[in-house]
Amino acid sequence: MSAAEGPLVVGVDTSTQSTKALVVDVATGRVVASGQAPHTVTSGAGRESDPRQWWDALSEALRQCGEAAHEAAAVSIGGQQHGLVTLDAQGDPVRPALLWNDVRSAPQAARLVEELGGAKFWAERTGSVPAASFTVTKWAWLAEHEPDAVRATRAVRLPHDYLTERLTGEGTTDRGDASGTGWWASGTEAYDEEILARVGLDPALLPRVVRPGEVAGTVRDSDDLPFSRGTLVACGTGDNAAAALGLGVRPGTPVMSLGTSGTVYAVSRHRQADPTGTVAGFADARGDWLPLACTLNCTLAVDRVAALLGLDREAVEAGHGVTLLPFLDGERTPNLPHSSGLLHGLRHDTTGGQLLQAAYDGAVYSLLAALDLVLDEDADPSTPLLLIGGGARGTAWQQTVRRLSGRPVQVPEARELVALGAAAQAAGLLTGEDPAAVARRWNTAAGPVLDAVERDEETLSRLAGVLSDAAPLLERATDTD
Ligand SMILES: Nc1ncnc2c1ncn2[C@@H]1O[C@H](COP(=O)(O)OP(=O)(O)O)[C@@H](O)[C@H]1O
Ligand SMILES: O=C(CO)[C@@H](O)[C@H](O)COP(=O)(O)O
Repeated sequence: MSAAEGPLVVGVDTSTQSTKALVVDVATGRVVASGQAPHTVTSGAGRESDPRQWWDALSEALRQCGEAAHEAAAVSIGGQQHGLVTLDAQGDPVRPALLWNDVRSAPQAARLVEELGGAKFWAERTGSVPAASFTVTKWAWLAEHEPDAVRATRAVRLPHDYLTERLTGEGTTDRGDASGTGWWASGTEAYDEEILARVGLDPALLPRVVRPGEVAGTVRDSDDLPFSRGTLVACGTGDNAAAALGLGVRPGTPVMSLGTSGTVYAVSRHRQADPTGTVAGFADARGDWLPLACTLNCTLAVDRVAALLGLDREAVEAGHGVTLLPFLDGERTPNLPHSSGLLHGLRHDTTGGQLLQAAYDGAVYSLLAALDLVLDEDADPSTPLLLIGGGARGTAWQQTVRRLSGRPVQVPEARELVALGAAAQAAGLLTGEDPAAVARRWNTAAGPVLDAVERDEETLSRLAGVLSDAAPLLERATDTD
């Protein structure tokens, strides 16, 4: 491998299932080294992870990067959104983090929306109507179920803030990730004291919101990390905002990410406020906005269906009539936190491959239903949809998105767009460039474009019909809950 042309930066993605680190050459965007280490997520009633494991995974991923990480001049961390990290006076976790896909706080979400002004109030104040994923609902859940943990908490952080703070010693966050808490007012771009008071959270426990382009700090202690003391640390951001940076997208280009979560989003110059709650009006990491819809059931749910059928994930077969709503973890879009998976239209001649295809269709349907809602009205429908995340590597995912969207689909060759976005953010600190411009210079979105095919309206309307007809069942919890 040839020597780097420019300084090196490290970009990190601390996502639900693993931490990935890339060492990137600022001059060319070439990935000089990479590393990855897994996380453990609980599988019982909730979804929790120990933040200390994220730190260990970061250390391991950086160790795999070798000497190159040690040479980095700047680092930035992107991470799974919304997770509630509670720290004690020593900076240690009071309890495991409550993750974005933990739906136990659904009753608190419904209560907060109802008691504090209704859906329109929340959408206008924070950009989003909080569902169980949002941090504010998790804090309310903790206050109700574990008041001792709340009393012991001296700092509240998001996943990416936790790791950034362990590097710098300073409690910081950014507007992108702050916008997913439910206690950040999108109109004033400040913490919302009324909402915080409502849930009994002292604003002094929250991190400082660092401005785009501002340095969050420097690496304080590199004893157990391959960074030099004084390495610049960028503010980082939520994983979807980081991927938007990593692709260098401009308004009008839709992105779909297929990972643990399914997301669909676009950059917009306009602040969003959708009172239906389908679109979350997040901020991006630059100063624009990132309207986004998110599902809880994506690659893991489809892989689970394939495993139950004893099939490879690519062993799909075309076929009509069978519908599978793969809501194995409850669902957020549509907002059905107590739902479970639902199968309809099974016949003697239905094959396993058709069932598997139905799971893909069901997973992609809600994301595509939100596609036009996240795009500005003047967006050109012939602009390719950028498909990213682990699932984007799969042919069955690519073909399902193509068939159900009717749009051209572009699959970037770069694999880790979140970590690349974080790297672009770190590079921007060094060069003074806009991180999205850095990513465009690195040509990160380059990849094959799959031509548009005719949209499969029959499947889309069948899915819409089953979803609507099954509403009472999907709103109900099962006996095992
Ligand atoms: N070649 C592939 N085809 C289809 N799915 C894949 C492939 N490789 C990885 N995946 C899926 O990608 C998922 C991980 O995606 P990733 O975006 O890394 O998740 P996250 O960021 O949520 O941790 C896994 O659940 C796996 O099912
Ligand atoms: O909750 C959301 C977005 O609102 C999720 O997209 C999380 O940010 C988790 O992301 P992955 O780990 O699936 O990438």
